[in-house]
Amino acid sequence: MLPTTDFTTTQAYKYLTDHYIDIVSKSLKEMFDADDQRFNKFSIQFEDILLDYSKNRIDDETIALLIQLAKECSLKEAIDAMYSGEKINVTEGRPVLHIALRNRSNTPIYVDGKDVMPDVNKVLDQMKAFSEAIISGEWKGYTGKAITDVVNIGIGGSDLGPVMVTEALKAYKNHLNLHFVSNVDGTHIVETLKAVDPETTLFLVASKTFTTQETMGNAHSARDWFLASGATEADVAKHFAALSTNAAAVEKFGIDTKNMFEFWDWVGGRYSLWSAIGLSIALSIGFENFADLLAGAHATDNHFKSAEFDQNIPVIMGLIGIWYNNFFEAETNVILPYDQYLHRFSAYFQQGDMESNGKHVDRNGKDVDYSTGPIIWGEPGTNGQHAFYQLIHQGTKLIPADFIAPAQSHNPLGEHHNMLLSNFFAQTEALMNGKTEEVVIEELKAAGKSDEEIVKIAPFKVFEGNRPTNSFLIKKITPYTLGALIAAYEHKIFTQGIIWNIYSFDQWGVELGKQLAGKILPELKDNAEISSHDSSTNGLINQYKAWR
Ligand SMILES: O=P(O)(O)OC[C@H]1O[C@@H](O)[C@H](O)[C@@H](O)[C@@H]1O
Repeated sequence: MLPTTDFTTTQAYKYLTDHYIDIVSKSLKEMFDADDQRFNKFSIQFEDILLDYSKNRIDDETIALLIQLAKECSLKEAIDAMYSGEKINVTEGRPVLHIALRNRSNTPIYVDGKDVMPDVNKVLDQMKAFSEAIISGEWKGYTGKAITDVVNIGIGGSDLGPVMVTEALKAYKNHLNLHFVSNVDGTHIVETLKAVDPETTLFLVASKTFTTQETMGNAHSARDWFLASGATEADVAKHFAALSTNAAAVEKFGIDTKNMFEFWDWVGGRYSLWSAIGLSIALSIGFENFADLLAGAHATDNHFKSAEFDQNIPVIMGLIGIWYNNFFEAETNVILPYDQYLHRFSAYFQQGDMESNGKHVDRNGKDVDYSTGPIIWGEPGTNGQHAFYQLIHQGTKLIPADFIAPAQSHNPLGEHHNMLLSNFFAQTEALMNGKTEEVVIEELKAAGKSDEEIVKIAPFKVFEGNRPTNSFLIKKITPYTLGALIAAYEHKIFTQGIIWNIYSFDQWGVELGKQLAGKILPELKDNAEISSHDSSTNGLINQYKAWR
């Protein structure tokens, strides 16, 4: 059972409310000037990941009170409940066990009295054998040629994780060309199919439920295209595999269940890249690297479970996020990877975080009267610097930012990596310190500006600073460190969900739109005028019919 404490009724929350008044008037610069141990105190190194959280608007008391908050909200008990296979996804009646998928130490994890590890390992073995046969060319297509291209057809969690990880680990990629089709817009599948040859293409139909409209639509179109090339129904087995929990639906679609890679309802869609949904990752970088990704995540799982809260990266990330979300009333959290390979990292955690914690009903079934999950956004630096950083530096909103960078580049080209990292370091420093009016005036004087010009221009050049950042410095982005980093973000989401007293592992909020689309689709079949909706929806549908 998960606790159901309203965190705003805790002692720690009351203390934090008073403490906030004290902290809000302090500047980060002052706090650094006053304490030369700040970096040592507020940074955690876990294996090859360093989290520096010292550039946050916190002091010793803040951290102590946030940890007290976590304790009063029984975070430790909640972690234990997840790891022991309790059905903590209450509204769907399921355990939450993505940790079992990467449980490389193989300690038993029981669901309804049955250890899930033998089944997990069986599917991993199946993925290993299959990926090795495809990569080596031993597996042949229907005309006897080896596979050259893999098309993953999936959406949401059955797309974003594999896309993000295959991009992040491109340096480890083999000769196979990976393609991802997610959007039901015909453009996505049509443009993808233009680039591949039916004789040498493997389609992975990735869907936990195997009922998702977009994925099924795209999978049927892919199969039609494949059959139109002269292949027969019997050839489908050589070119289509299914990654799913729903064997009956896979069979009905016509995919041989021998080519089905199973996972289980205790794996949430947005936590599924570690499951059979990761087959495209294993194909792209080889099974051993996929296993390293799992091992990295497993290391973080152990860290999250056993490290003291003040040394626990996901716990600290979660608590600092709550500090800004609920006391500073920050609405968003930007994720800024200084690594081109991580260019889909923020997009991945938009689903991971917002689908998990975008909830307004608490675990007692009551509306909350506090803010829950933040809006997650971001792009790789330094691109963001030339686009939206203006608002982060000088806008009216407080935007807590996560900076992520590798110390070693996979592409050490001249001064590129130093240039990249100089921006990473400079931005967090600039956001913290800002630039005072006195410095601006001095600079303008030195540039030979007249007093009149200085008065006119100076206010626009001032930076308030005091803008908080976390910095993740990672030795190198490898399958192992990436796995560890992703798992840290996953457990941050868990930590926050527990404290906000919400259920993080369901996603009922995505259903209404699907339901209504199902009602509207038949209305679009002919050109009859529609009057069954509100005037806006009727007007749009009727204009669509007039124009199409
Ligand atoms: O893997 P499936 O069943 O096709 O689902 C894909 C996505 O479908 C969405 O509707 C869900 O909100 C996501 O959580 C999920 O990842």
